[in-house]
Formats: sequence, structure tokens, C-alpha cells
Amino acid sequence: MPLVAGVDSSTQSCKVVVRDAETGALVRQGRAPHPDGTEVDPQAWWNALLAAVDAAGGLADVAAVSVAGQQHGMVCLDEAGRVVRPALLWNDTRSAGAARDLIEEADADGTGGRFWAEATGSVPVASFTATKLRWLARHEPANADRVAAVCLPHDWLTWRLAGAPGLAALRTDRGDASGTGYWSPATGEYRLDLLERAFGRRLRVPAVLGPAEPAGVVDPAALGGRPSHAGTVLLGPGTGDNAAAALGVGAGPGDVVVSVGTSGTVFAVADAPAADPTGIVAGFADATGRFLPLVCTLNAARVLDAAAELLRVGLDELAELALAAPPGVDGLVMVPYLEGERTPNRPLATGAVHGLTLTNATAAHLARAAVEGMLCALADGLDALTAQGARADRVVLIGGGARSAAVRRVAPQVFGCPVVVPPPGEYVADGAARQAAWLALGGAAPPRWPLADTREYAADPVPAIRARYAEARDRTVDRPSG
Ligand SMILES: Nc1ncnc2c1ncn2[C@@H]1O[C@H](COP(=O)(O)OP(=O)(O)O)[C@@H](O)[C@H]1O
Ligand SMILES: O=C(CO)[C@@H](O)[C@H](O)COP(=O)(O)O
Repeated sequence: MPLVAGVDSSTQSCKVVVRDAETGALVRQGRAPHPDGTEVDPQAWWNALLAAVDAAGGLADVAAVSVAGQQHGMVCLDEAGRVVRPALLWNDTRSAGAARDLIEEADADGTGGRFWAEATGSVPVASFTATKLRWLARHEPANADRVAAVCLPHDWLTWRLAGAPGLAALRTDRGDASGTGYWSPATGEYRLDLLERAFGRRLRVPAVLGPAEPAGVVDPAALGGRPSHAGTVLLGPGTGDNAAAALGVGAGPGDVVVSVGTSGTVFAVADAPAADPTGIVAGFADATGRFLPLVCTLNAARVLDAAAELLRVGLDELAELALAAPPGVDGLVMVPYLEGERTPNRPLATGAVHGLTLTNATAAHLARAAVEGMLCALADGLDALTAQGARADRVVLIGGGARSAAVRRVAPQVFGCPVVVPPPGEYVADGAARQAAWLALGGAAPPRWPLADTREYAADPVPAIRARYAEARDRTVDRPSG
């Protein structure tokens, strides 16, 4: 029974699972926190990875390991492989102006969105790596001059596990490459002309591997003296966290996955690439050789964290409170743009509460307004995804926020379709482990791992919730600058 490991280096923490490669049975797991903030020294991710590996009982008995990670983050390396500056994360909005410039520069007659969607599958917003490179070139020229290579969080961690053997050894996969803004899911090729357009010159980028192509082997020295496997430990190509989650839950036709993590994401596996010129749906690639049209919001689980903090309750109590208020919250609406927003593209927006009255000024109403508002933003994403051709027979709900009983029960009312919730787990790390198992066992497809004990939540849709939300969303103003 070979064992494999999967890593999820996500925004808030690093999670490691060790599973049986053939059956998928969970053997052990561990986690370690990441620092707060939207720019992070990658060394903190490496330290957390080692701590999570230790908490998961080490890698001495695993045959292969794959790393999945938060998408888009800009990790810049100099010629010697040193990190040039802290990485700018997917939720750092300082490059919103750069995104706007890149779109405007693409075409004078206002069709820049179409240009980018056709070239890279997506229209750049501040999350995308290309916009961060433009920001760096314009705002930190001395740092920009030192950059020799750019890669993503999961690429860098995979490279560190391989012993950081020189820039030529950097590897990535289709899923994460598709979030850079300079790789085309449709052609499977880099668009280094677009990287040059963003940054002013070309940079070394990681080679893009196929779904089960090894990225190398783990360097025992990289693990800092921890016991290592007697044989070699294969390194998988890894992938972005959403592509890994699709693999982790085994998303099939008719499944739309909704992840309520730091980001809120709505995505499906597709046979053809997407190219949405409005930029609402990002046309990513998946981790099996197919495609992953995806909508991402900046505000998801942390909206619940903020509401709990505001009401001075824990997350379970917040859910109880929310479920004590009526659907539609007697007219109270929360527009949850606490970090600005990416979908819709409103980087300067702030959150707002609309419709406060003496009737609905209670803790329970506010708790439910937070849950409904966060889910309505995701429901807008679900509409956009189905408008692009995705079939939504059911929603598979995952991420830390899916642990909330209120999120699980309110979701079918807002989404208007049944919601399937797998047991609480680390589905991104599981997807990475399943990729590692694919490498370890070989074959044309990843091993079949059953998704046991899912629970279905059904409820009559309450269209008034979304109607009121849409009205409040469009009345929510941007933050004054300065
Ligand atoms: N019972 C719960 N109710 C609501 N939110 C929860 C609950 N448990 C965890 N969370 C939230 O889940 C989030 C972390 O989710 P996770 O999917 O691990 O995020 P990420 O992968 O982006 O780091 C945290 O913001 C945390 O507060
Ligand atoms: O930017 C995106 C997707 O485009 C985010 O989904 C990031 O990949 C961060 O993921 P989490 O840490 O929230 O899982």
C-alpha cells in the first residue's frame, strides 16, 4: 500500500494530508498557519509547509508528494534564486490600475477585454500575476531590475522541495499557469509577449508540465534533516488550489463546485476552454488536461469571521443566530465587499449594510445578512458560469465556510439548486494527494477515490433574497481614495 502526500499552501494556512494511493484512505494529516496580510515572504510558506509536514508525521514513508497552492501570487527570483521581495498575493488589489491599463493598452476601441480573453482565457484583474508584474515595474524599478524569474506559490514550494536546483528547474502545471495572464489554456503555450508587455522585458518562467508528469524528486537535504524515504520521493507538478479541489472532490459533469475559503470560488470542469470578454468568468485550465471556468470573489469565509467578531460570538453561534432569522432577513442586506471586490471588479468598494430598521436591528438578522450576502455574491458567479455553458445539476460545497450549518442550509435557498456537502475535510490537499497517487501508480487517469458520506441539502429557492441583494449591490459605493 504506497502512501502519497498532498499539500495545500492556501491563503490562511498550510495543510498536509497523507493518504493510501490506491484507496484514498486518510492515514494522517497536519496543518500550520500562514501570516496575515496580502504580501507575504515566501519563506513563511516554506516554514509552514515544514511544520505541517511534521504535524502530519513526516514524509519518510510516502512515494510521491504534490503541492497545490493559492493561485496568482507573484514570486520574483533573482539570478541566484533568491526571493526579490515579499510575494504579492491574489487578494492584493494594489495592481488594479495596472490591470485597467493593460486592458486599455490592448485595444484603443474598447475591446481590450476580448483581446485578453482570447489570448489567455481571462481578462486581467488585480489578482492576476501579469498585473502585479506591471505594478512592480512601475513602482519598484530597483526590485524589478533584479528579477530574473517569476513563478507562483506552488511552483516555488515544489522547487524548494526539489532542493532549489537553479532557475532552469522551475516547474508548474496548466492549472496554475492559466492564472498568470501570460499563458494560454487554449493553445497550451506561454504568451511571453504579454509578459513583456506587462513588465517591460521577458523573464524566465517555469516549464509547464502535463497532469501526471513528474517535476523531479524530493531532495532529502531540503527537509532539513527530517527522515526521508529510503527510495526516491516523486514530486508531482502540483496545481492551483481550485484545480486541486476539483480533483479532490472528483467533480463530474453537472457538478459546480463552490468553495467558501478566504476566496469564494465557483467552478466546473469543462471539455473546452472558456473566453469570457466581460472578465467575470476566468477561463482556467484544470489538473486533468481539461479546463476549469471559474468565478472568484475576494470576500467569503472572512465575511463570517468579521460578522462573528462584530457580534462577539463564535462561528457556531453565528450560524445558530443566522438560522434564527427569516429568509430575506426582513429586508436587511449586507453587501460583503470587505476587501474591495474582484467579481464584480470593484477593487475600491467597501462593504455596506442596507435596509436597517427597528425590526431587523438584531444580532440574528445581522448574522443572517452576512451569510446571505456572501452567498448572493457567489450565486451571481453561478449565473455567470451557467451562462458560459456550465451545467449546474447540483452544487458541491467545500472550504472552511462549508463547516457553517447556516451556510449549508441557506445555500440551496440562494443558489436555487440542491447543495451536496462532503464531510469537512481538506479537499485541495486531497486533490494534490490524488495527483501524487496518479504519479505513483501510473495510468491514463487518476485513481478512483470515493467521496463518502456526502449530505444533500435541499430547500425551496427564495428569489427575493437575490433581488434585494442585486439592488443593494448596485447602490454600494467605492471607498474614497487617499
Ligand atoms: N464552523 C465554521 N463556520 C464558518 N467558518 C468557518 C468555520 N470553520 C472554519 N471557518 C472559516 O474557514 C476559513 C478557512 O477556510 P479555508 O478553506 O481553510 O481557507 P483557505 O484555504 O483560503 O486558507 C476561515 O476564515 C475560518 O474562519
Ligand atoms: O484567486 C483565486 C482564484 O482565482 C483564489 O481562489 C486563490 O487561489 C486563493 O484561494 P484560497 O486561499 O481562498 O483557497
